[in-house]
Formats: sequence, structure tokens, C-alpha cells
Amino acid sequence: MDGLISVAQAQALIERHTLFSGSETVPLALARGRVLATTLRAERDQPPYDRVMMDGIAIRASAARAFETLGTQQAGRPPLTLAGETDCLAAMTGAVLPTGADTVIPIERLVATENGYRLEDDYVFHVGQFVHRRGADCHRDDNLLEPGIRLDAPALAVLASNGAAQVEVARLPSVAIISTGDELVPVEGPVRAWEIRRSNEHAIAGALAARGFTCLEALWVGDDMDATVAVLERALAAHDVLILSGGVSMGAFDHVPAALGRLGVQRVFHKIAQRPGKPMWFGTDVQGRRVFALPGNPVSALTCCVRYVVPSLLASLGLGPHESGMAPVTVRLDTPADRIPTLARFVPVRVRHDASGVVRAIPAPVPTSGDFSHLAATDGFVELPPGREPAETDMAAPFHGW
Ligand SMILES: Nc1nc2c(c(=O)[nH]1)N[C@H]1C(S)=C(S)[C@@H](COP(=O)(O)OP(=O)(O)OC[C@H]3O[C@@H](n4cnc5c(N)ncnc54)[C@H](O)[C@@H]3O)O[C@H]1N2
Ligand code: MOO
Repeated sequence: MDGLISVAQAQALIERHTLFSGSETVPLALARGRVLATTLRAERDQPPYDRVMMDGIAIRASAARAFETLGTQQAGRPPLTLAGETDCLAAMTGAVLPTGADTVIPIERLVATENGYRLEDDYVFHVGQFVHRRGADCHRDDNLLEPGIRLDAPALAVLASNGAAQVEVARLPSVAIISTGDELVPVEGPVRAWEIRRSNEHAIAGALAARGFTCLEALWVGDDMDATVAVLERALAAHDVLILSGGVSMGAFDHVPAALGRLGVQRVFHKIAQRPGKPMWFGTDVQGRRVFALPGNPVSALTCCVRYVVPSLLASLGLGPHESGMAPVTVRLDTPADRIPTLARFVPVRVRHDASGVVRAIPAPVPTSGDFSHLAATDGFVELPPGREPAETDMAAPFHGW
């Protein structure tokens, strides 16, 4: 179709203009959910010493089956020394293995004697049992975490156990979410019959916050060229990324592309062969700031945000392809869905796992891209390529969650 680029072309153009956001150092407690920007090397061998794995006694393995207890090896204490093969030390899980010991017998396989323990009659042990050897998990200076991973629970534990009190993470891009339109009024306060409450900024902020983007400022500007230029100029000075909604189609008051042009934001593309969201505009300026001007209709704005803005923001954190959730999940259609011959179609769906583990998408189309009251019952949308024939039941399609 004339002047329209495909979904894949739009994605590739955005990727080409996506820069790494840079890094910052934060305390470990603030690194949760952030993306690592450096390599973490092991501070020391893990375990750092031969470690007792069961509460019981530590012995030096021999034919002896009865032992005199010389003392107790507690966790957090330096190693005691085992004198002979008929001696033992009571040893606690997590303690260092006493010098001279090589084997641990769990307490439940022991019978107490006057001055120590004997093994249960039928108990057979293996030399070296219940000892976790120093360095069995990792060695000092091993690479444990690579840049570009999301700091989830296991990664945070690894950082902590290696003394990383301060962590170098990708800086979160600062994002302005700008609603445009005279008809828009705030959530709170009165609303007249011809007015609309601003919802796009909350939907967009929700999609971003769910992915860890929290440096967000919401702005509004009416349908006035000079005011639009002024607000966009301030937003460009303060933020890395601008997400606008509304004002990008053909209306007499759709000032956004012209205002951005005046401020030196170069258009990379305008309009994508898709529904909803066809009028989307994307541009950048010489400092590498990205401007996503999304169509105002709420379903269009949110769909474009999830399909294009979210992957670009994730990529700017340096997330690897398998870490980012950027690769969409493939699902199978549960019922047929109409397609459009010349446009890709994004169809809201609910998803469920069937008994065989296949994720099935149940189409739940909305009446128009302005009707979103029932969108909350959906989980995301599937992406159907242009086509004359309906997409049949069981057809595989990429799914993007809200
Ligand atoms: N002559 C043409 N008209 C339109 C075309 C076209 O190709 N030729 N495209 C249509 C399509 S498709 C869309 S989508 C819309 C996009 O228009 P705009 O981006 O200029 O958006 P607005 O006109 O400002 O608003 C559209 C609609 O959305 C409501 N809206 C806007 N912002 C918000 C918000 N923050 N929260 C809630 N609702 C919002 C607004 O009130 C309008 O109802 O253009 C078609 N027209
Ligand atoms: O393509 Mo517009 O984004 O449907 O209403």
C-alpha cells in the first residue's frame, strides 16, 4: 500500500535508532528487576571451604564404627582438628569440615553412647559423604553473571554472595508520556458531555511500569501548535524518550508531526500497514532521543506501545534477546479470526494453556480502536499477517501480552 511500511520494517527502523541508555551504580537493594551492565566475577571459591551438609558427626573414614566426641564444630567458627579414627566432632550443617575429617554421618543414623556415638548396625556409609567440597559450585574469578541479564531473585542472591553491595546497572531511560487533544480532561474532577477522560497515559504507564520502567512523567497539551511546540521542547530537554498519543492523523488540529519537525526531530517513518495503529509516527533527533507518536485511539495507542515502544525501551537497557521478553510467544488460535488483505491485524485475545501445554489464543476483538471498555478482559493481542483468507483455528501467531 502506498506510503505504508510493514510491521517488520517499522520494527527494524526503530531497532536501528535504539541506543544503549548508559549505566549507573546503585545499592544492591535498588538493583532488583534492573538489568546488569557489567560482568560479575566470583569473589572466591564457592563453597569457600569444604562444607558439612548434614547435622551429625564429622569423622575420618576407617573401619571404626564407634567414636568419642571431642567437641562441636559450629557454623561460623574456624575449623577444629580431629585427632584420630575413633574420634569425632559433632558437626552442624554449613560448618567448615574439621581438619583431619573427610566424612559426615547424619545424626539419625547414630546411636548415642556414654562418651560419643556408634553407627547404626546396618548403616553403610561412603567416604566423603555429605561434604560439599570447596570450589564445587564455582571458582574464584569465574564469570558468574554477564551484562544484559535481568536481575531476578537468583541473580540477586549471586550478587549478594559475591560482595556486590553496589551494582552497575543499565540506566532507565527517562520517558515523557504526552497526551494531546482539547477534548481530554484529567481522571479526577468533572467531565462534560463532549469531553473524554485521559486514559492513554495510564495505560501506557502501566505497560511500561510492568516492564520495570518507572522514570515516567505524564504531560498534556491541547490542540494548539505553539503550545504543542512549547511542551514538546520542554519534554525533549528533560527526557530520553517521548511517547505521544493523539494528533498524528489527518485532522486540522493534528499538529504533532509538524511541531516535532520544528524542534529538529526527524521523521523516520509515518504510517504502518496495520490495524489498529496505522497512523503511528516515529522520529529521532541528533542527540538520539526517540519520539513515538502513537495514534490517539486507546486500543491503537496501547497496541503500538506494546508492539514497538516496549521492545525499543528494553533493547536500550542492553537486554539480551532471551532475557528481555522481546521475542513474542507463539500461540495457536482457538477460533478463526478475520484478516485484512493489505494490513497486518492486531487482534485482542485471551490466552489459556490447553491440556497438552499448548497456549491457545481466544480472539476477543473490540468494536473499534476507540472502544476499550472490554479490553481489560484480554491478556494481549496476536499479530496476523495481511491476507485474504481468515486465519484458521490452530494457526500459529505471535502473541504480545499487555
Ligand atoms: N482522514 C483520516 N482520518 C483519520 C485517519 C486517516 O487515516 N484519515 N486515521 C484514523 C485512525 S486509524 C486513527 S487511529 C485516528 C488517530 O488519530 P490521532 O492520532 O490524530 O488521534 P486523535 O484524533 O487526537 O484522537 C483519536 C481518538 O482517541 C481519543 N484519545 C486521544 N488521546 C486520548 C487519551 N489520552 N485518552 C483517551 N482517549 C484519547 C480521542 O478523544 C479520539 O476519540 O485517526 C483516524 N482518523
Ligand atoms: O488504525 Mo486506527 O489506529 O484504528 O483507529
